[in-house]
Amino acid sequence: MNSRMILFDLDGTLVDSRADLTTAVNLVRADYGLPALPLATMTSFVGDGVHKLLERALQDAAAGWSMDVAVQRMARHYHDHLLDETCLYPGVAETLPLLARDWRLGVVTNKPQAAACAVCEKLGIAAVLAVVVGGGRCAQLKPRPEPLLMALELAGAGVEGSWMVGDHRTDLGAASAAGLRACFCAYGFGQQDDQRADAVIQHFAQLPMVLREADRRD
Ligand SMILES: O=C(O)COP(=O)(O)O
Repeated sequence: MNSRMILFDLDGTLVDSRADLTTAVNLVRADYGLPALPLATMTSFVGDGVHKLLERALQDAAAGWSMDVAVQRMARHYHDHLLDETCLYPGVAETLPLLARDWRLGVVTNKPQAAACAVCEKLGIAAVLAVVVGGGRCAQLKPRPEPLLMALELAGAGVEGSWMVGDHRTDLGAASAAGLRACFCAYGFGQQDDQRADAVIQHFAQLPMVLREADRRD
């Protein structure tokens, strides 16, 4: 068994989901009688899971709103608009099967599990993934290391030589906490902040070469 693994973040790394997340959260805002927010504002709220997303996006809601109700509303609206505009980033469809020849592949996302699995399935990448760990499958979210360690364990892979590939400080922070190497995707919509990365890619198709170069350096 190949014990090395590449764990991918989903939003901003494999898929551009900004528009549909914005649509769904704006429908939640409409449920509370609030006006729509622009895509750039909404995008800046994404990355720390659905609770944080709603907390940030409903700051101007009347006091007393229930997080549980808002999460249910979000799940329904996002389900209805999951793939209106969401698509794989350029190079993802072609490059994942190439990487799957030498690596176990998995997704570790702060997106809720059901939505993450549906996106992977419907965009045709589920078959190359050994595991998907989304919000709720593991009790902790990135930047905690637990979801990454859970994915490795479920896939029978080890920390040694494995990578986390993502566009957000939470991905890099989780990689560092779990002891994985980290590749930052500069084309995504997250922020690196002060988190260090072992490699940076501007386009997904650069990943195989970047990983080979890192192997040669080791
Ligand atoms: O839904 C989120 O909060 C972010 O999801 P991600 O971890 O795939 O970027």
